[in-house]
Amino acid sequence: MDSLSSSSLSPYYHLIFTALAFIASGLIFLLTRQSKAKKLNLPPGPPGWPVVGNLFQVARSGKPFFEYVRENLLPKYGPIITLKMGTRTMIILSSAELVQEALIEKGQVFATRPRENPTRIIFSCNKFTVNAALYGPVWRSLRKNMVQGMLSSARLKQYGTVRNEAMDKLIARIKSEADANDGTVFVLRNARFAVFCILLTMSFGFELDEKTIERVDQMMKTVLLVLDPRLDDYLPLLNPFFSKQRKRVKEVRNEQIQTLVPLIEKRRSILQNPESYPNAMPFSYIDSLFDLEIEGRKSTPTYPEIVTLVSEFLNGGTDTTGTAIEWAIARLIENPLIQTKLYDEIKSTVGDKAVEEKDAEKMVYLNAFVKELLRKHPPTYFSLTHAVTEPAKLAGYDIPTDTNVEIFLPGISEDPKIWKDPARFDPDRFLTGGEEADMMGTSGVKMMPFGIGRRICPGLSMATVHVNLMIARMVQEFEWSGYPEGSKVDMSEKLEFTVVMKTSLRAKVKPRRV
Ligand code: HEM
Repeated sequence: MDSLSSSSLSPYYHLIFTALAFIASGLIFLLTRQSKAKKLNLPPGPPGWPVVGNLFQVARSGKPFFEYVRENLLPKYGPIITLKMGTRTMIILSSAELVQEALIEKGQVFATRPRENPTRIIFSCNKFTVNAALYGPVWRSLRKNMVQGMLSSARLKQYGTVRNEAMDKLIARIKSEADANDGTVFVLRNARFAVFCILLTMSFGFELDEKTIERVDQMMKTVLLVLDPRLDDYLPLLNPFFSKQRKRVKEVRNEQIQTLVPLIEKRRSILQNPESYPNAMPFSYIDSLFDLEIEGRKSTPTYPEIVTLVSEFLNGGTDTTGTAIEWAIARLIENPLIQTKLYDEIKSTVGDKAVEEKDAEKMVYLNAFVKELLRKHPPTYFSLTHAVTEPAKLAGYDIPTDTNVEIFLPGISEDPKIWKDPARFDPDRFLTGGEEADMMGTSGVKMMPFGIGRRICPGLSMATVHVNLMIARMVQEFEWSGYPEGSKVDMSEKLEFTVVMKTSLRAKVKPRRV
């Protein structure tokens, strides 16, 4: 999810701020007070700033953006607020009613994306990705291609063996890491690696060796780092101070192209000469890109465009899924009773054979656990940034075009008006507790870890399969407990690309079958 709002304003900026903040904030103050925003009926912001809060206040708080919003803004100003982030205006929504009005009732108007910063323009090939494309025919074609080419249930089914093999490898990796480390393992990196392997095979249609996987993974992490928002994205007048960073962006983009093009070429040669590589899959995401249709016409994307589209596929599902698994194991360690219930369900459903996806689908407790997991720990706290296609109204307020519309997901999934005891982690709320939630938002908005409406995550079904299957296999094979033994799990959060655990979860595992 490469959203502007899903990255933190890292403490690194503090140094620059001490030198530039006063000039910048003075300028912003003058600009925002006189801006046309004043004439508009915009939602409220912090006191002293009649219409808006600003970038300076967020940075000065020293908090990650999501924490500032949750702790400083929402309790004071309610579910719709405006921030002036330098030259950008940001409107944050955090209630089910507002999101229902924006993404469902006025879905078409709120379905586009905002202007991108120059770094994102480079990496998205000028908005040539599903997530960044403006609402319109190009977006429709790219999205249709991703769904039909790779994410439809028929396509997904054909990758079942790849998923099962990845699960076997995950279990073997955990075993060997535990053997070498006194029974302990780091959860996030193992889960991330497993899902990344699946997505790589789906992207290229052949299995990559471990060294190449590590290299691609490293490169993708570097890309995410340079995509982190910079001060000059909000205050372009500071541009001259960031020439080194701009040079770095170009270097990383080249590195990304050089790493992925050989894999794209290998797939092309497999397609031309299938018998040379009998183990290759009959189709892959790349194949659909060689044969892309835009607005009903055949188009031949360039290599940089293919690199961009395949990177989107890899990025979309890796950290999001890995993060969900890390929080899942943390919750199981914290609640041994839940872990026992889950294990009992697995045992009674499959006996001694390894859990498969069709088994996981039938497990009601597992499904309730995953739903509760995504309610309490949506991997990204903000949905991707939306924008309006034309000036619009929301709850009576004006929403101008070229404004970033952000949706703060925990505002909804932890709303006490919607949920009983929302802070409590309790899968039974969906079983005996009589609560219900529909993640697609069809029967009302109560939680939306995948977004809702026209821009809902196209990877939802696959991601749910990955999360369910991985948790089921990890619990079937191991009993999970805290490390050091008897210690409480530190549930504090940290914003990386997703909201991960502040102290990366290291857990003790005991194989259940020897
Ligand atoms: C647990 C895993 C995942 C979570 C929590 C998640 C969450 C999200 C969210 C919140 C959005 C933004 C929706 C909006 O703009 O309103 C999104 C969009 C998107 N996701 Fe996911 N996602 C996950 C997995 C995946 C996977 C596996 C893929 C593909 C391989 C994927 C591809 C995308 C794409 C392409 C978009 C942009 C859709 C558009 O703009 O039309 N995601 N996802």
